[in-house]
Amino acid sequence: MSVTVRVPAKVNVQLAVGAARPDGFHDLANVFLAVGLYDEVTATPAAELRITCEGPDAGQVPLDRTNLAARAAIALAGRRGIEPDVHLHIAKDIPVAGGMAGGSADGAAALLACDTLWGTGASREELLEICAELGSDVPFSLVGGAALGVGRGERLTELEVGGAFHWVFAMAGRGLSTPAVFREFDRLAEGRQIPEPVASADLLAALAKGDADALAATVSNDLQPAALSLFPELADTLAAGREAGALAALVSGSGPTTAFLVRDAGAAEKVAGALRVSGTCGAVRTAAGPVTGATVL
Ligand SMILES: C[C@](O)(CO)[C@H](O)COP(=O)(O)OP(=O)(O)OC[C@H]1O[C@@H](n2ccc(N)nc2=O)[C@H](O)[C@@H]1O
Ligand SMILES: Nc1ncnc2c1ncn2[C@@H]1O[C@H](COP(=O)(O)OP(=O)(O)OP(=O)(O)O)[C@@H](O)[C@H]1O
Repeated sequence: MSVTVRVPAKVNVQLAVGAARPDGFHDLANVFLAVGLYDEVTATPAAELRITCEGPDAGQVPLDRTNLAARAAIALAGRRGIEPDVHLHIAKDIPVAGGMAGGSADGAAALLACDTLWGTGASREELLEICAELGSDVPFSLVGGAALGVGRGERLTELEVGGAFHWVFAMAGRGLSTPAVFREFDRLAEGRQIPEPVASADLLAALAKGDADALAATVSNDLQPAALSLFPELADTLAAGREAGALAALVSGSGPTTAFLVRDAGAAEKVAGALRVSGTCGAVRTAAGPVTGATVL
């Protein structure tokens, strides 16, 4: 018997970042939108914990116990006093180290798959608690849809969304490390007073209305200057998408994937085509959101 869980990527439509906390993390006002690019994690009983991965970026995914899917299985098994004897196979379509919560998605998916396979009957609250231990983005990968994350981004309030938003995502030739981008944010912030991060009321209203123009006018990412500082070529990708008619262009989370908000599926194909021939990026994908979070198939 096997259990397969499908789990989406995310884009941050607002990422407001506060000053570094004593524990090294940053308080955030993090508005997440789950978009239709998916990984699938299949859990099958096995003699011992084993991770395998397939997909275009599979070579960059660790197959040891540092993999977030493995850590999720170990965390759940540890709470029940059982051995995490499971084979977790990851069919990976979310870019690795792209700022789209790929590893976080696999952690949430593996947790749900193991809970189902082992019949551990964890409550939603317990699953969310384990997710928060695994990483700041992991709870949102479980929940999906749209949500405001505060604290490290792990304390979620689900948000109403009035319609589908269409996106184009441009992958970069290399990854960016999330801690390195936060460190660069701190370096650029030296000597400046960093305001408390707050969600934009106009942005939440745009989401609730399903109004792409209003959302385009309000999207923001405080990590973008840091990502551009570490990866200056991303400015060319952003410019190429804007020139092709994107309503808004921004770095997704800690980058280096760039995200382009467009009016509809037709505009997505047009902007994607222009980005593909621009020579400023790697693979280009289109996806819409919100979509549901981790789901047992
Ligand atoms: C950039 C985002 O993807 C936006 O959604 C997240 O804030 C990052 O979430 P994540 O990858 O799940 O991050 P975690 O695994 O929790 O933390 C990785 C590292 O990112 C930095 N980090 C992360 C979240 C946060 N609120 N403040 C931070 O400073 C810390 O250096 C931390 O050691
Ligand atoms: N299941 C996994 N899939 C991909 N990377 C993983 C996984 N588990 C651990 N990692 C490690 O995490 C690093 C970050 O990869 P990931 O794809 O999660 O980045 P990301 O999408 O930028 O994350 P986020 O948006 O949550 O900051 C990788 O370089 C890899 O070493």
